[in-house]
Amino acid sequence: MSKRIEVSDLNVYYGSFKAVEDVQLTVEPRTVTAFIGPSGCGKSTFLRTLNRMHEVIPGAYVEGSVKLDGDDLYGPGVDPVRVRRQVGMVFQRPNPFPTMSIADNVLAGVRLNNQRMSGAKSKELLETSLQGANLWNEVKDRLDKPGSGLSGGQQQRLCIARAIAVQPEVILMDEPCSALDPISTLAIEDLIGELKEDYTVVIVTHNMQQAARVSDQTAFFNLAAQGKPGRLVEIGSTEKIFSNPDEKATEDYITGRFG
Ligand SMILES: Nc1ncnc2c1ncn2[C@@H]1O[C@H](COP(=O)(O)OP(=O)(O)OP(=O)(O)O)[C@@H](O)[C@H]1O
Repeated sequence: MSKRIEVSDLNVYYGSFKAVEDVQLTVEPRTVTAFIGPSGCGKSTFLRTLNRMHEVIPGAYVEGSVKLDGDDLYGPGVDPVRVRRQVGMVFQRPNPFPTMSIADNVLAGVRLNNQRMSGAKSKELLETSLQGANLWNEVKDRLDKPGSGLSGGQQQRLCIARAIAVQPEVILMDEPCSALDPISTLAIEDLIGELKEDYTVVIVTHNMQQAARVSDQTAFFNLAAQGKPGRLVEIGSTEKIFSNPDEKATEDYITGRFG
């Protein structure tokens, strides 16, 4: 299920503004990669290019390639909707559909993809997705209640269950814990550790301890100067980036000297 991501010569634009420049990186299957860096350096912009989500913004486009096990997501004729099925995304603020039940929220993506399923199959997928998001025990007796009635941390796990239900190969997370309390944050961090057994996981985080706790590999992004595009400064094992980075800018950021 899990796939390798290979990014080559990637530039990202919003109209004439180049937001991110010249990124090359590889993410191995069944690993967690964290993107860190100061505000505005393009972490979220770059993350969204990994499932073509930036294309929902008028005028946004990329140059370069993003390959999933060798298949270019930007190749001719590739359907962005199919890409987003393979590469799921979890956002900063939990965003369950407020009027839908817990069960319907989990199955919403699958239904959008027009996959017809028997009642028994739906039930099975509902349970395995909620189990996979460590939420089943907390909600199994109220599956028909609205998703909006859950706590923030539970809502975020519901969104993870919704992402898992479409059986993606990669899960992207854009600051998934920034709206959560410390206990819910730990629950999501534990879950990320479990998700990497089945998926390739990429997470944007402002929390350096979180990057150190959850990721195998860390990528540090930065701006060369105000108004210039963001760049990938350095990528390596999380242990190395946090203990012995090659670049001074990485060390300065990690040690809290800027950003
Ligand atoms: N929809 C958009 N239209 C135009 N410019 C945008 C858009 N979204 C982001 N940008 C610009 O692209 C650059 C990178 O922004 P982005 O949000 O990717 O950075 P970030 O590193 O994720 O920041 P943060 O850590 O604050 O979330 C910034 O200069 C930002 O103003």
